[in-house]
Amino acid sequence: MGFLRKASKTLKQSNYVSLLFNFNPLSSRITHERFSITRALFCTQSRQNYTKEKAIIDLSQYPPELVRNFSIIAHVDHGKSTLADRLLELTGTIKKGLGQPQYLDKLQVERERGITVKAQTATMFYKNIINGDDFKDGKESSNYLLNLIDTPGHVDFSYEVSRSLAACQGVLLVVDAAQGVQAQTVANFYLAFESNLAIIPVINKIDQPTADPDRVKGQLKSMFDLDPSDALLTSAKTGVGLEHVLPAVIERIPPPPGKSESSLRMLLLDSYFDEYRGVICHVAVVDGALRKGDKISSAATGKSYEAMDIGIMHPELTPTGILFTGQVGYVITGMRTTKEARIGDTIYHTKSTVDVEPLPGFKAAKHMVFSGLFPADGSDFEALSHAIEKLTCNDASVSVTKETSTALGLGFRCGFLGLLHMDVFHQRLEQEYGAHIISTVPTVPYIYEYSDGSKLEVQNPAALPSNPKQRVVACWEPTVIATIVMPSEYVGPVITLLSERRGEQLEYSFIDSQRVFMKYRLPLREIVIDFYNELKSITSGYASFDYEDSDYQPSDLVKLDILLNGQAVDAMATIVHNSKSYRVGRELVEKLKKVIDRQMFEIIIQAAIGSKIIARETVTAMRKNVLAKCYGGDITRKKKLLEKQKEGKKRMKRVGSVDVPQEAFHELLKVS
Ligand SMILES: Nc1nc2c(ncn2[C@@H]2O[C@H](COP(=O)(O)OP(=O)(O)OP(=O)(O)O)[C@@H](O)[C@H]2O)c(=O)[nH]1
Repeated sequence: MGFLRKASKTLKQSNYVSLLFNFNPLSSRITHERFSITRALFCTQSRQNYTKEKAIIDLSQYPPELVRNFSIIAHVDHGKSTLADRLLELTGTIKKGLGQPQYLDKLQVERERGITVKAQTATMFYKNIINGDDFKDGKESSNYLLNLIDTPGHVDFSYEVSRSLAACQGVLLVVDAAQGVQAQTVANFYLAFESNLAIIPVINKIDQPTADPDRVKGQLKSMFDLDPSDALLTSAKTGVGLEHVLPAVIERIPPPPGKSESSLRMLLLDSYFDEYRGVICHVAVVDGALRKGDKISSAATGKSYEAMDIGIMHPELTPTGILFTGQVGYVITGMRTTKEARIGDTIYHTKSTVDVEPLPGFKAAKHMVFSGLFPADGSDFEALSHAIEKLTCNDASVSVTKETSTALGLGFRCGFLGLLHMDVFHQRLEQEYGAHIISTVPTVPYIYEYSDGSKLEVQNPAALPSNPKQRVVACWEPTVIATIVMPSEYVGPVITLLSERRGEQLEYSFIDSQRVFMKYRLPLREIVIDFYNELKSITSGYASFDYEDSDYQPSDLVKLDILLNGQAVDAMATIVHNSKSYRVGRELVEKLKKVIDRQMFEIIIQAAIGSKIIARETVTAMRKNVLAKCYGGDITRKKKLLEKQKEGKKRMKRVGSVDVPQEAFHELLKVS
């Protein structure tokens, strides 16, 4: 949660006004320079021609040695965004209290779930006052430009984290003083460690009654070999210890290493679409400088653009007209869609006289789950198509292809980074675009090899013939390496759960006397459906879990069809491991029996593998219609009942002759 989440939403508003009225020179160690910036802004504002005004912040005062780029990483809810807000307040970038969640105009989905979904950048100006004095030992304290990147904590969005780290030289590794090291602390530590970043441990929430900073220091030492004396103790809530954070950033994180005199090389970190300004690219200038009006080219697409507007996120879009080596900011180039802005791309000057070597870039985002999305009402297809197009403009990590289902009509097959990502996407479609959707059981991408030697990635079970055994010679399923951290008393039930889910233990160790750390290889399919809830429930919520994708492994897979009155429903087909097919088939038909209402005729629900029926349930026929309840001739009552029936019908999908309620598709999500 925090101010940074709001930034991308409010791009269309000028930040000048908010800067003006939120500025309080007494509230923090704000630099003289920023004060003059604000004064200049005031003059600009009063002349009411700020749109024509030249860039005001002079970034040339910040050579790389006065720049620090850092990220805040942590397990979910350990307080990253709250800490980010406090640092923005401390530097006068936002007014105290502005970062309070209730004030913010954030995405509804983030507010409701209390999670960060998108990494956000903010530039702060900070005067590193030496021991409270502007001068010490004849040395004047310096003004620094600090770029802070707040990252999401949930595993689905770890791609955002690794991308953010590419623009940083260091991180604040935030750990909750009561909860200690958790699964995502481990995952995020290794992301930073493998990228050779400086790591500053921050033990946060020390105000909590159950806080035990010494125990957490011990964990940091035993797990990561971090020196306990390096840990900063903070409470982002009460403000205790925050004064040590930015001085530590300046002292312990190295400046960006780029070469000012070299040709421009700029890393494209992220992009999003703004209705008024088009595509806004977040960039890190690695070498050289970028000026407004420069002609620039993309190494990935070869296309050229003009840098029409350049600036920093301070904390919203603030034009500066230039970005120098080591600085992080935004550029608007007139790109029409975010598809042109390839994340990880290298941007250079079109007329560069030397051959610019592209930067390493990033691994492409990997889609872990796929699911079909259909309009609840078939006539809403165009509206859904429009909503998906708009939403994917700001979430390029979703893949979309058209799909046709016999049962559900025209729709889309979408690929997501994980189940939470999928849920967030659905929720945003419904909340921001009013779309009513039916989604099919999420599936993972399997690989099938056919007798003719061809290999195919199968993202949709319906795409497989009902009896694939005839042609399939082998299949593989994706696996993940899962990290689980939990109190030692839960080890037994967790190991049982993991072996039921076909897991293979790779590592088992103690973090301290009470907490255990385990690594398992698991088939991705086994964690996609209801794994996390079950893990939480058997550990009373004390286990934390993270995973990274790993290799494919050979697997014995079968396609499980669901038949209603003898007709296979393509949108209900699923791929399961052979060893579980009978149990899953039985559970599916039982669930469907509970949610499919009795109709005027008998409904037979069957699960089948090829032509073999493995489970069956019957919904008996109903003898009366709704009006039969209506004795006498009360016309208003009759109308009411018919209306009610009509409403109910809207939430139904007709599959053959059977009306299937939307819940039926949701229920299928819960069978693993
Ligand atoms: N007691 C206490 N609560 C805190 C402190 N810092 C943050 N919190 C609370 O912890 C909860 C999670 O804080 P966030 O800042 O949203 O955590 P986060 O790590 O950004 O969460 P994600 O973005 O979902 O990963 C919120 O309710 C905060 O108010 C602290 O120092 N003390």
